[in-house]
Amino acid sequence: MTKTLKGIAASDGVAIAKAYLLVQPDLSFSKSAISDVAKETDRLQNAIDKSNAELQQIRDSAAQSLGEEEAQVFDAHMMILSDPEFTGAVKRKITDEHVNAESALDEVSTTFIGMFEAMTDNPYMQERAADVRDVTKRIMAHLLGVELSNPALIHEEVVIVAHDLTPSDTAQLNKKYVKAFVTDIGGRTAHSAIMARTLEIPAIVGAGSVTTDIQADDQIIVDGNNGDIVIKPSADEVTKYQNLAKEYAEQKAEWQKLKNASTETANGVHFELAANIGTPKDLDGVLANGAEAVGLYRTEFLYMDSPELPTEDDQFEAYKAVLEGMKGKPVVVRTMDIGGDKHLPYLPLPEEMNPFLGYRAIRISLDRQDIFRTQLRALIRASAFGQLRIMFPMIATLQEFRSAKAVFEEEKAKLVAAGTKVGEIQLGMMIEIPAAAVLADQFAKEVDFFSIGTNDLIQYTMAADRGNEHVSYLYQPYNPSILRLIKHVIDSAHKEGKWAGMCGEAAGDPIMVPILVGLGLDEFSMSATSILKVRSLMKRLSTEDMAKLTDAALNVSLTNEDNIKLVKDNVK
Ligand SMILES: C=C(OP(=O)(O)O)C(=O)O
Ligand SMILES: [Mg+2]
Repeated sequence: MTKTLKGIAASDGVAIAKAYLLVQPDLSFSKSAISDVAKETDRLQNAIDKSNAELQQIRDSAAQSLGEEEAQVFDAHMMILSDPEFTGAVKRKITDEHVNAESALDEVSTTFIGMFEAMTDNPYMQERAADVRDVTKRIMAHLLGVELSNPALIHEEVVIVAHDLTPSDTAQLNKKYVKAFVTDIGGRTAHSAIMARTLEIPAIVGAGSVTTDIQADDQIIVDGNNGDIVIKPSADEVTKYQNLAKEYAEQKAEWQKLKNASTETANGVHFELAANIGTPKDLDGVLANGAEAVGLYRTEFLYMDSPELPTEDDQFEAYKAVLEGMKGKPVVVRTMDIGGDKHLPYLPLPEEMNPFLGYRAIRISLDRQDIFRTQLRALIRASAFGQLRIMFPMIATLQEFRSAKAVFEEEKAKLVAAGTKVGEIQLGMMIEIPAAAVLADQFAKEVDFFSIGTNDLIQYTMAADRGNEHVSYLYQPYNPSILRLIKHVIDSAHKEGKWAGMCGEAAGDPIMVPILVGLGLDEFSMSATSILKVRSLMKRLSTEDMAKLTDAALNVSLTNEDNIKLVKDNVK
């Protein structure tokens, strides 16, 4: 029987393929006494052998589809499996204490994890805790006879169905086979949704019950343009959506004609359209979509894709690749924004009640200056290869910006003294905390530029979690309160002769773009896949008309909905 679900449309496009359920199996067990020790150790060995064979396969497959670097994490897992200290300890526990393999494995791995995590003076060993956790999960699954999902092993066209996707899950997806994804929870600005737009695959998030309503291998249709998920479609529905997919492809081909065009409004005013990227690999999409700059390089993915802290040289190579790839066009690199929903397996962070209000981004960088200085040095060295702009995430106070800038100046001075070639670097900040937006006039005297991060600015201003579908009604980009903050930021920058950009998802939103044109935003940075659509929209706008519309949006409208209607009525 066909069933249709509705979710939040998170990335455009239409896909039809069979479902791949990416769900965590139940790995619970009970402790029991055993009498046949030989049989139990055999059972353990069998699970270890199976895990080993599976890891070898995953490793080969990951190396082929994702690259050697991504595959290395699985080498670390295999090393643990062949480490007699670890597996020997589990066997000894079974033999000495006559307990079942599951509980012996659990107790030994808990001890090892605790031991590694306690090695605070040796980050390399600390990082091994995450590996032990992963390997234990795999052996446990084989002991219990349940299957772990292994997205790196997918070799046919699928739609991923998950409760939620973490940024690192998303990083493992191979676009060649993964045609779309749908999740139970999440909002349009969750990082998995942003990643889907970068990968140019349709996605629907916050659909409520996909993991229960969809079975593995069910055929499903994902319409990322309007949020519809059709489970087990009829032949007629398949034809209908195939036609929609064709129409969408034709629309894209039309936009593609604007690839080398300048971004100009109907009355000839130019705006800069930039792209957001997560890795140097995303540059292909940036160039294919005719971006005029990179407006946000989220460097945390460099840290998340690596089994340990990336070295200065590794980082230098990545930054240089992006700067060279952009051939002298501006590249805004944001320093590491870890914390919130972005974790590093090798950098254990404290458990927090409110991680989005906690230890994250610049707060970590200023505290862990070893990590911060390494990143800044890599960036400063790379500045010789293009037009680099550095910005700091989650700045709340002037003191934070000044401290970050001071660390930057120190590292730059050291490199210059050592004879390193350094290019001209602009230093800016994200405006994503209301306190900084309100004081933008003060900040504007000290920065070279602002980039407004609406994803966080909206969630903090409205006190509504950006990824929580239960409060998504409060996530209101066009609420006059948000628009007034944005106006103040842009006006403050201009008063001091600085430029203001936006790299939150609102910068590529067809309702927001006319308002931002009216407010005089200088740079719009968005998923590369939105660029040509926005270029086409801007051609139809006049800055004078949009300034009038924006005046009404700020001063007459009372609600988010008023402003949606205002734009829809005035922009055709
Ligand atoms: C661009 C932003 O940063 P991120 O989405 O990475 O938090 C933002 O908050 O708008
Ligand atoms: Mg942010």
